[in-house]
Amino acid sequence: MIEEKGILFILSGPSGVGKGTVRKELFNRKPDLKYSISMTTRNRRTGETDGIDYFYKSKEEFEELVEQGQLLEYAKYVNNYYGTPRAYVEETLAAGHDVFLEIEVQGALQVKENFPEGVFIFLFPPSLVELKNRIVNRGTETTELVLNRLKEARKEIEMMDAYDYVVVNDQVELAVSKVQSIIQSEHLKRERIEKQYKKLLEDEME
Ligand SMILES: Nc1ncnc2c1ncn2[C@@H]1O[C@H](COP(=O)(O)OP(=O)(O)OP(=O)(O)O)[C@@H](O)[C@H]1O
Ligand SMILES: Nc1nc2c(ncn2[C@@H]2O[C@H](COP(=O)(O)O)[C@@H](O)[C@H]2O)c(=O)[nH]1
Repeated sequence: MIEEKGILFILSGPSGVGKGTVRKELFNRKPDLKYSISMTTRNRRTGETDGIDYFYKSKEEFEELVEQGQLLEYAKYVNNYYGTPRAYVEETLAAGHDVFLEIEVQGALQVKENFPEGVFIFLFPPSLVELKNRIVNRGTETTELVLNRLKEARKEIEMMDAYDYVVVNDQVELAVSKVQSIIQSEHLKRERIEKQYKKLLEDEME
């Protein structure tokens, strides 16, 4: 019998493309999804809360978590560490819930190695000019950091082929509906496989 595990969904894409915006609207529509709150060494932005937006750690604390194997993946992104707590993801999936990660590309590729059965979605900007406008208008980064993030963005976009799905975030509502359809169709796909597997076992028993 196949275990009734949840599905791991990974949303990534360049900084400023709208991952957080899409994820928040998706969770309004699908509150049954579980969001994995990441660890980071970056400074807290105005309006962010420890334990809701991130678990904020010092560099030393983060490196200890890495050493103890407590992170499912981690990456150094523009001079800060970001990582996914392993226990939360594994326990929540085992309890039968879908888990949603919102992470950058180096981390997503690590998850792919350990969890190839995960569903990898790349959020793509309508254009690089629009991407720049979104990061700049968000007003959270200095000019230097905006440029560093845009430099990363170009490398990240080159890795897009490693993903199962690409969704353009032109209008938020539309992008969210597309992600929602992906979630639904992945469930249907897995239910179908499970049915076929059960039938195979029954046929063998006869
Ligand atoms: N479809 C959209 N059209 C216009 N603006 C958008 C759209 N999606 C998001 N934005 C805006 O773009 C900015 C960046 O969005 P958001 O913070 O969600 O991006 P992100 O990918 O999560 O960024 P980061 O990776 O840096 O955390 C925000 O100001 C948000 O309101
Ligand atoms: N590899 C990981 N990347 C993560 C994680 N949590 C967030 N992120 C990504 O980092 C960048 C920068 O985030 P910001 O909050 O400073 O704008 C962005 O692409 C996030 O999606 C994680 O656990 N692992």
